[in-house]
Amino acid sequence: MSTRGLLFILSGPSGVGKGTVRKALFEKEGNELKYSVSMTTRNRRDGEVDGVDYYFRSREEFEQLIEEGKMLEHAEYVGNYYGTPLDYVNKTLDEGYDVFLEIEVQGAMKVKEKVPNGIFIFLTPPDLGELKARIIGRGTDEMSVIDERMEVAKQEIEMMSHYDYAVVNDKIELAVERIQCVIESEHLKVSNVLEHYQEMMKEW
Ligand SMILES: Nc1nc2c(ncn2[C@@H]2O[C@H](COP(=O)(O)OP(=O)(O)O)[C@@H](O)[C@H]2O)c(=O)[nH]1
Ligand SMILES: Nc1ncnc2c1ncn2[C@@H]1O[C@H](COP(=O)(O)OP(=O)(O)O)[C@@H](O)[C@H]1O
Repeated sequence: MSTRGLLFILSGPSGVGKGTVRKALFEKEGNELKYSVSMTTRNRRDGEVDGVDYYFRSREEFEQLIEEGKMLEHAEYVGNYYGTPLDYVNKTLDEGYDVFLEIEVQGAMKVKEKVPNGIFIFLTPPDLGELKARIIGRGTDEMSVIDERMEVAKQEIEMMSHYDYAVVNDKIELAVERIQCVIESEHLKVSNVLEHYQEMMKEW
């Protein structure tokens, strides 16, 4: 049996907790999801590891990969490129594993054009004041960048209507549980279950 895996896309405004929730999800036991490590041109932060947190590349290298069609999507965000390497996603889905992307909203909308049957999950803050507090609390941005991120965040929240699920990130553990529910229910959908049986019936 090797039915193609499902593609899950977690997105939402910067600072809402996408990275935090994704890491908590992947720390859970018995998780068969595969995380697609993104590529970026931004500077590596202390404690980040190349190939684990991101593939850190120069602008030239990144642009070369875009030109060669090696990115599923990419976006320019606060002056840096971020993108999803295509080969890993295709290979892993073909092997029958679910793949999980954690990307910002512009990139998610590009994935939606290319992979309409992807499952799009929008992570929302409990409210905008809490979103700003989280960005400030993270302590990685200058005040001018924080204002820019808040402006982008308001536009991004309006994009929620293009998503399949909205998950509020009030408490990390609750957000993780909600995402796990989404994953489980997607696997119970008749369209996904039927595909599995159709594969099996070919072999009988
Ligand atoms: N389009 C796109 N966005 C990404 C990708 N990887 C990460 N991002 C998003 O880029 C934004 C900036 O990421 P980063 O610099 O790590 O900052 P942080 O997530 O706000 O700490 C976040 O919203 C990430 O979710 C990717 O492969 N493609
Ligand atoms: N549920 C939560 N409650 C309180 N703080 C949170 C929660 N989720 C994330 N945070 C904090 O908010 C900040 C932004 O989280 P991060 O994962 O970097 O966001 P994103 O990846 O969406 O930009 C971090 O300091 C993180 O510890």
